[in-house]
Amino acid sequence: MSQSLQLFTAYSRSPNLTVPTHSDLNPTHTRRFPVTVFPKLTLKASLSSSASSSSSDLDPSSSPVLVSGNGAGGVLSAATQAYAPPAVVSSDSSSIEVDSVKEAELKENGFRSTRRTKLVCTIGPTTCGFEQLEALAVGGMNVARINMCHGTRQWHRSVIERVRRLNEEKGFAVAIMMDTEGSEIHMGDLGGAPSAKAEDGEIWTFSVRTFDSNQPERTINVNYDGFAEDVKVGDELLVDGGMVRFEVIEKIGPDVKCKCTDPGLLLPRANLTFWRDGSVVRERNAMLPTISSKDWLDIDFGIAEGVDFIAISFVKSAEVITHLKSYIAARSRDSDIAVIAKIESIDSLKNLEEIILASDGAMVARGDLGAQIPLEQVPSVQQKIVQLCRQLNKPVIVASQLLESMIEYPTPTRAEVADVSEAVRQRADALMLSGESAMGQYPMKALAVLRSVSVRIEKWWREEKRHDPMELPDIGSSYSDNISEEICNSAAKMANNLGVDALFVYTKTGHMASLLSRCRPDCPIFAFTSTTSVRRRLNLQWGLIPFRLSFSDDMESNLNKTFSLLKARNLIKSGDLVIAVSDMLQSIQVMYVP
Ligand SMILES: Nc1ncnc2c1ncn2[C@@H]1O[C@H](COP(=O)(O)OP(=O)(O)O)[C@@H](O)[C@H]1O
Ligand SMILES: C=C(OP(=O)(O)O)C(=O)O
Ligand SMILES: [K+]
Ligand SMILES: [Mg+2]
Repeated sequence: MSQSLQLFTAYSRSPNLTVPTHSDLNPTHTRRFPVTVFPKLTLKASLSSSASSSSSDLDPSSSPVLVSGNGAGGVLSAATQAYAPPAVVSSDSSSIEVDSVKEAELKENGFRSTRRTKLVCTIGPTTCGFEQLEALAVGGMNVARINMCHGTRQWHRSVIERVRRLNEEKGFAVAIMMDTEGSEIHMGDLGGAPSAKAEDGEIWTFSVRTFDSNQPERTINVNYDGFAEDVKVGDELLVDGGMVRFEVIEKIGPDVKCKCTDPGLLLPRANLTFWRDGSVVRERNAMLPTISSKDWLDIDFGIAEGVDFIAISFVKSAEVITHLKSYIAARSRDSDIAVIAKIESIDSLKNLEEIILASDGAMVARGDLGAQIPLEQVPSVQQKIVQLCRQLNKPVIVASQLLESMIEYPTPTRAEVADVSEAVRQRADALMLSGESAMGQYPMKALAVLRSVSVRIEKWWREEKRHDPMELPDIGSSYSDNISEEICNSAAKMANNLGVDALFVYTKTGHMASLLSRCRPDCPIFAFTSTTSVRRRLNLQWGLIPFRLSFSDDMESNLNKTFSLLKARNLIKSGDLVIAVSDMLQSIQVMYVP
């Protein structure tokens, strides 16, 4: 500690002091799996490597952008080479816990090349097994998402159990996000059929009636009772945001006759919107509860299972989030389940700032959003949400169709790579896979693409110093909070100016870690926290490498202990330059590792 330099110490003074439609363009007609299969040209030689080594997976300087291999196995084995034997998982107070994949990445490439953008994978039939989950974790999954629209609670419970077991046995810190169904209007189950083809000019009946086993031909059940009343003859009915289109031609009691105007494949439980005079119709369906009675039961399930995040679909106002948060606080043991607001409706855009302020994070849910606003508005809305979340210090996930074509194909389109790059460039906290990992043919490859594109783009923008500094407003509600913010802003700026190797933050609740993450510094942030649940939650935030470590209020001894533990594991070495902050002692320390 002889080389440590105490720059300043700002003790909290008085805790009582407080400082302060749619246009005429319809959504572009994109086809989704498996409507029409166009042969895809691939430029393997220029874009993917034939045999990827572990270091090329992780080190952007030496790797081609994409990882190739034959199916999941190829990518898994490539990634596994970098993955050290399971970390010693122990609650011994003298030990330190770090994600074993992150540990391998740090050892392999040093601090600078670690990935900052976090990755969320939706778990579905193709990834629910223990081995597939492990492969995803090894491939960089930070958060596993389960979507309560699909599957039974028993199925979801088994996924949660497997992820927990994986964390315990193999030293991962994969967090679990439960996503509610919400009161969207969707089709029924197609009488058990995997899909149904609607041809141009065909007449189909959409009905609020339910059918037991014998569903009449070309008849679709709709889950929303007010459907027949709300639609009008002449309305346009969009399946999945425009994958298939119908025109309403006649209403007969509970049945609505529609003519197919854009043919395509209908998938079970596909989302439905209806449009009139160029905008989405919100009649009584706008009054549907954000959290349905089924959602409340799912939320109880999520609380009982101790999930880390609950994502709420079709949030319309801040009140629903506030209400849910107090419900969780009253019921969950440590009330530490974070609530993520999914921004995917017109109302959520109207009340954006207050919704984000009330939440613990947000998701740009582009799937439904793109069915409710014109598609050409989605990119600017995405950028706005990402920026606002960073200003308000809430983690933000960019979701849906990032690598949609990889549901069927082993390489992404160039346009998809560009879309992923843009989200990384905007420095969203996390990117999410949906169908690509839930039911696609190449879940591991899709994850590998997110990983390699993230690392490459992050490095490129860091080297080019192309990031515009963002004005970060004061967000604290007390003077002490403001001090913490100033410390983090200054520490991050110093870290960039001095080119330090890492920022260290000792944090009980994770707040100081998120304040540092908000600054998006050039170096990674080692976040030390004493609880496993805080550590898992920090896994959603940009640039944070969360460690579990018991620490005291004495920074000197914390630092000494951390240095020796990390040195023993070859994660840092003498001479590395580190800046440390903590939420116990409001100070910034700059020092070389002794
Ligand atoms: N638990 C599950 N069981 C079965 N299929 C699932 C499950 N989760 C996701 N899927 C499949 O993956 C697709 C994409 O997932 P997601 O985007 O989360 O749902 P949605 O398409 O309903 O918005 C779903 O349409 C569904 O086909
Ligand atoms: C992520 C989304 O929500 P879900 O997959 O639950 O429809 C979305 O609509 O983009
Ligand atoms: K959902
Ligand atoms: Mg949605």
